[in-house]
Amino acid sequence: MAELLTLEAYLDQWAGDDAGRRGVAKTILAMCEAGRAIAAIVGRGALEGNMAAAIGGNAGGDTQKALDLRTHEMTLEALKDAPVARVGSEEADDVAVLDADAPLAVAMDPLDGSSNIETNVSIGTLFGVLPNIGEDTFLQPGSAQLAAGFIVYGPATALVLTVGEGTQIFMLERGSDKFLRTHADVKIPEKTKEYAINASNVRHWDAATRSYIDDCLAGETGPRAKNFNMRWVGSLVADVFRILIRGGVYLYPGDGRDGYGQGRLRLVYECSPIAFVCEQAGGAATDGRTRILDIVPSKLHARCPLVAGSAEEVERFGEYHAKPAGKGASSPLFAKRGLFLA
Ligand SMILES: O=P(O)(O)OC[C@H]1O[C@](O)(COP(=O)(O)O)[C@@H](O)[C@@H]1O
Ligand SMILES: [Mg+2]
Ligand SMILES: [Mg+2]
Repeated sequence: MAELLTLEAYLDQWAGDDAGRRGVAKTILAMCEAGRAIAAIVGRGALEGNMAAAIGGNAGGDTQKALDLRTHEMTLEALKDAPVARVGSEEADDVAVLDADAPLAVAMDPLDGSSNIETNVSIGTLFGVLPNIGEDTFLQPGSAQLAAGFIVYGPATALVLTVGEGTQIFMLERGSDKFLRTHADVKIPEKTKEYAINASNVRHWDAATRSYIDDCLAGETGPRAKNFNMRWVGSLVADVFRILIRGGVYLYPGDGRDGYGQGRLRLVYECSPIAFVCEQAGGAATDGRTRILDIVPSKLHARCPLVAGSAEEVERFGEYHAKPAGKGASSPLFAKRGLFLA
């Protein structure tokens, strides 16, 4: 195999002599330094003790597990060596101020997929790098992100990264502990026959979501005229990694459960980094009505519905919302006949 580009070399080429870019590069490298250490811990599984032990609750009302807090502390510590003023984390109610005059800020979900910790299923770390504009830093829309990405701790530890010039994938090489680029300028296939949604929530979905999924389920004799497959890992990072490689669409819509009107995911440190990565890979991301990167967060921990992945499918989901009574692209025949609506 030809020699693969290291993460350091990729960032060096991108940043050149530009001081602003060098700061962003340093921040990404700090996140990856933490990622390497987290990968080592995750790779030991239960040998590390009970990483899934419940130890409290976070601002979003989720149970906080031991690994949630440990990864929060590890990433925060690593970022102290970067030009980062503020860190907004899923695992801290308030923004952490490191050096108020530094030019950058990091929004992060230090441990994504917490419900999978003890099950030996892929989990990860998400981050977005923003300009530091003071107290309103995390109220900037995702389009203000200078870089974003995520690390997946799976069979391989993988880094997905965008600095606004395409989306790159690096794998952590065991032994050398280097991130090496394996996928340059990855492109999400525009069309797909695969979707990812937690279908146990079907009774809580709105008409548009039901209608969209019904039409997928109807298969080749339905309005979509093709048979769909379904995959749901339950870790956003792992589901989106699959989508980057072979296409598909990830959906976490708002639903009727208490506290789920805006879905489950957080806009600033989950939806926005995913949206930046997907768009840079030729895909798209919406809340059903608005492009994710255009949404102005109301607060650091605001939730937001997310539909992301193959561009054509994301657009189609939006059409179901735009049409009256959520009938979307279904013919009247199929809209009435959905499997879930029996
Ligand atoms: O358990 P559910 O409702 O299917 O939700 C799963 C989703 O929630 C998340 O775990 C939320 O992220 P956290 O684990 O960081 O809270 C996503 O990774 C995942 O896609
Ligand atoms: Mg998460
Ligand atoms: Mg998390």
